[in-house]
Amino acid sequence: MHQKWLQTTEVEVGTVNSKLSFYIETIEVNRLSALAFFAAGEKQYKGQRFFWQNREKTFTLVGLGHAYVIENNANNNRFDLVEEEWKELTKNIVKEESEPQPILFGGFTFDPENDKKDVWGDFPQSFFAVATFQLVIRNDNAYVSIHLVTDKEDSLEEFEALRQERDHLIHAAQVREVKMYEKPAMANYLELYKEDYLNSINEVTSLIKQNKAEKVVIARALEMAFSDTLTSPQVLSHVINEQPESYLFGLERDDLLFFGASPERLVKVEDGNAFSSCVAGSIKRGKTAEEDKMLGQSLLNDAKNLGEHRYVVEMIAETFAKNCLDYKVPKNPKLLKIRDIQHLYTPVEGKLTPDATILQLVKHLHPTPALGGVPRKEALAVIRRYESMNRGLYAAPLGWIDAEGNGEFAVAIRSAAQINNKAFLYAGGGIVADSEPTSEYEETLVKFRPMLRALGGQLNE
Ligand SMILES: C=C(O[C@@H]1C=C(C(=O)O)C=C[C@H]1O)C(=O)O
Ligand SMILES: [Mg+2]
Repeated sequence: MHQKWLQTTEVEVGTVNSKLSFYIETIEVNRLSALAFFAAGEKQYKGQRFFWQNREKTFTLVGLGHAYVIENNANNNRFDLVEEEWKELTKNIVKEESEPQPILFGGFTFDPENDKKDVWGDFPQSFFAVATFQLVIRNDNAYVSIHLVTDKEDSLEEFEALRQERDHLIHAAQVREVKMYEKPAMANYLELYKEDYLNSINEVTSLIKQNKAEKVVIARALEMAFSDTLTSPQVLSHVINEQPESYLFGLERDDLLFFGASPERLVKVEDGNAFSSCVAGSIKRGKTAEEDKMLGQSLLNDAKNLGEHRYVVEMIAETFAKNCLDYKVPKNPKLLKIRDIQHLYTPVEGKLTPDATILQLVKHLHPTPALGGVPRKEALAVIRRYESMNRGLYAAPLGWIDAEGNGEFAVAIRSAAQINNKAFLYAGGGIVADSEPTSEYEETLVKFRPMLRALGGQLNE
């Protein structure tokens, strides 16, 4: 264990309205398994943990316990409120060279105007936390930070207790055998509102033909039941092992675990540069290399899928045009191949204007036509009317920001919400004028596969 530092900053946080001190101490540790660190918090911090890994596997983040929570149920200004509170909380933090910063992790729900409870209960429309114990693995270095946000004058004793707790957690994560978790034992699964879903595709295509909207993404849910209660490390272990080419995430709040493996970046900001990705248009993987290539080629030339894709590129490019000094969009999509599916993919990048921030980009980008539709407002109204569920965090922005303005949000698809011995899996697809119910239905079956497999289920296809 190497460097140590302790920092006190006095801040006044708007909603709390009291003077808070933010104490931080970061140490470098020998490399450890991020999942083992997550699992070390099973007793004490269950319900207050998160896990995140980027697609490139160059950045892994684990949080145990809540040092500070930023949440709200606002609608239009929820992004601004989170941004303001985070700025206030971190405004006096002094950056230490090469050390990880305190990170705020969480997500914004897909649609604050959907009032169905479903599995989401009272889940807030914005839910973010700074962890009490934050593990960051960047390239080959691992750091553990303690965060304490308090209004108490004298916190030395409390901080000392946290140091001991940190050392226990690190020890547990380092000495524990790398555990092989069993696959959950699925008792049953149910395709929820399957008929309603199939009908809705017909209804939505006819709305589109009447020019009420151009594209609308319609999703559905699958309910799985298990004979035993699942644990978050168990679920995450299978997601991590089986989907290495995606963003991997897990977010606990009380009894709920929201998790998944998404191929889709909403936005990343690094040193004033912004990156987004247009991912829309899908086809399955082939059984052989030849078939796979053939399917990929037909996707690249398919008018319906190119149509679905083009709406996304146009909208993301427009948003970059407004927020960037300059930006680049390739002319034609490429293929993004992941384990179960191939997509049309167009990366977008740009140099942000001085006043553009990652949360402002999230606010303007969400939902892109990859998960909402065109025009946005009409599409959201159609989704609210035809989907028999609340998406919660499915298809929503999930990710992190630091105090320097850097961060990354994925679009939380290929995801599921688990509570006790039930899990709800989500999948959808972009509906355009020439969509057909059966092929859209089949596309959702392919999109369910990653989480279904991680949870020990199999579809009878
Ligand atoms: C809606 C989902 O995925 C989105 C829809 C796609 C499509 O319709 O082709 C492709 C990728 C995603 O933008 C999902 O995975 O649930
Ligand atoms: Mg599609």
